[in-house]
Amino acid sequence: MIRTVITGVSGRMGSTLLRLVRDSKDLELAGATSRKGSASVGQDAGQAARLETLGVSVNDDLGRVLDASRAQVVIDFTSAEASVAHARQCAERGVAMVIGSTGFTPESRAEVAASARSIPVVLAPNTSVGVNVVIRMAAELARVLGEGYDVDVLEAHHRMKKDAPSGTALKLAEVLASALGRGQEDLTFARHGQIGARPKQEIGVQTLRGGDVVGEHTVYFFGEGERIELTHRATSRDQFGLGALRAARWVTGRAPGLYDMADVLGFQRTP
Ligand SMILES: NC(=O)C1=CN([C@@H]2O[C@H](COP(=O)(O)OP(=O)(O)OC[C@H]3O[C@@H](n4cnc5c(N)ncnc54)[C@H](OP(=O)(O)O)[C@@H]3O)[C@@H](O)[C@H]2O)C=CC1
Ligand SMILES: O=C(O)C1=N[C@H](C(=O)O)C[C@H](O)C1
Repeated sequence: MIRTVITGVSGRMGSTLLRLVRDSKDLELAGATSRKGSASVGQDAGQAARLETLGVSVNDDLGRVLDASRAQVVIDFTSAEASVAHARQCAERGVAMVIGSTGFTPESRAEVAASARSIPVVLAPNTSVGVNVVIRMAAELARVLGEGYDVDVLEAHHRMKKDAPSGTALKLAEVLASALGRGQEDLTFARHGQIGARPKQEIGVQTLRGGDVVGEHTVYFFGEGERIELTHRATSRDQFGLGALRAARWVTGRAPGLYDMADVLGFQRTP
């Protein structure tokens, strides 16, 4: 059994992960954390995640949990800021990680990369296998279609999501830019006012927020006389969670390094 710690257990993803670990045959719950000051600290993790009692209490200090639990892997879907701190604590103790948090700046991503010099870390803005297949297909479509198409990415998420655009939309935009030989400077995150004709190189990234949308991403290739749309719609968080468990099995015992879902799934990296 792989001894697994889940952070942020009362969150939307934390509670999903807790249920999936409870139901898995090869991962066991070794510890659970919540943010300092959260009402769930000290509660049973199952109660914090609106499940039955699981016999593991929620702590607000990941370092202590790791010291006490002989954990092998931490699955962390909290926030970019919290994940940077968690990665440091895991690196100090040699514990592998799967990070699903989004909203990283180049600087905070570099901090995770620094921790990944001493432990293996899978950092993935989307752990659903389906989405990662779509990312791969988007890159392939961009390469085959080439310059004759205007490319935009549209994402929609629930009203509570804190970051925009989604980490997945950013990943899609980066992959598309790389496939088309373009750079960060070609990404456009909003259009408003007298914007004039669309620059040929532009890749637009647009955001919708509302209701309980779990997560939707569409890549548009607008051509002359045709349009290709590549869409992924998540209708449950379980696919994110199941992909994260798959990443946890894969990363446990690996050599230190910063990995992504392409590595877990055996795809060639893009970009
Ligand atoms: N990679 C993927 O496939 C997916 C990624 N995500 C990403 O995962 C993250 C979480 O999403 P979601 O579950 O919807 O968000 P939630 O806000 O529902 O959950 C986040 C949880 O983390 C807790 N938390 C914050 N800081 C800490 C800390 N230092 N230690 C322990 N717990 C902490 C929060 O506590 P409190 O509420 O008290 O602040 C909250 O319970 C987001 O960045 C989101 O974009 C989401 C879905 C899929
Ligand atoms: O916050 C969410 O909910 C999600 N976040 C991820 C992202 O930012 O890409 C992945 C998923 O679509 C759900």
